[in-house]
Amino acid sequence: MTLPLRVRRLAHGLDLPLPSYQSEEAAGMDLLAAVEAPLVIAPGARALVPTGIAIALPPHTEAQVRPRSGLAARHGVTVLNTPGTIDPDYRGEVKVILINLGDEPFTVERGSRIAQMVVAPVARAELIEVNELDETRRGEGGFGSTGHH
Ligand SMILES: O=c1ccn([C@H]2C[C@H](O)[C@@H](COP(=O)(O)OP(=O)(O)OP(=O)(O)O)O2)c(=O)[nH]1
Ligand SMILES: [Mg+2]
Repeated sequence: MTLPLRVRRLAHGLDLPLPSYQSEEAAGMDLLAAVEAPLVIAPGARALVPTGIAIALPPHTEAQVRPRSGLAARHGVTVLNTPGTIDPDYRGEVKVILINLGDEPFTVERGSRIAQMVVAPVARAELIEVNELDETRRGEGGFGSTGHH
């Protein structure tokens, strides 16, 4: 499924390429850092990183901001609020909250690929309050309830 996604390059990102899928069937498009200058994230620190774009998602969709496994495995850098949620009615700049869980400072260069964005359909729920829920075989079992003898 391919959806049209309107994107606006913001003033501080006009010279950067748009995010793009890096392989034929990539699920996420890589987001670029629109930092004006290299940004150093100290071990244990976090940063709100601009991407230089704003988007208008179609109704009933969201965009999830997810970490890149390469940054996580090599540098311990991940997305703090993963998966970040971009609402379809949000028109502000897409930003990425990176956290450095590694033991070395991590430098975010302008135009570097810091995270990926996955567009997904979303169901909204209408709450119907009831006194009893229908019974199931699982019932209230959870948190490792299966697999015991
Ligand atoms: O990683 C993220 C997460 C969110 N947002 C933007 C888009 C989203 O639509 C908006 C609000 O996000 P969220 O609902 O997660 O944050 P909140 O703390 O609940 O803020 P708000 O009260 O504005 O909803 O912030 C980003 O740019 N990046
Ligand atoms: Mg919110």
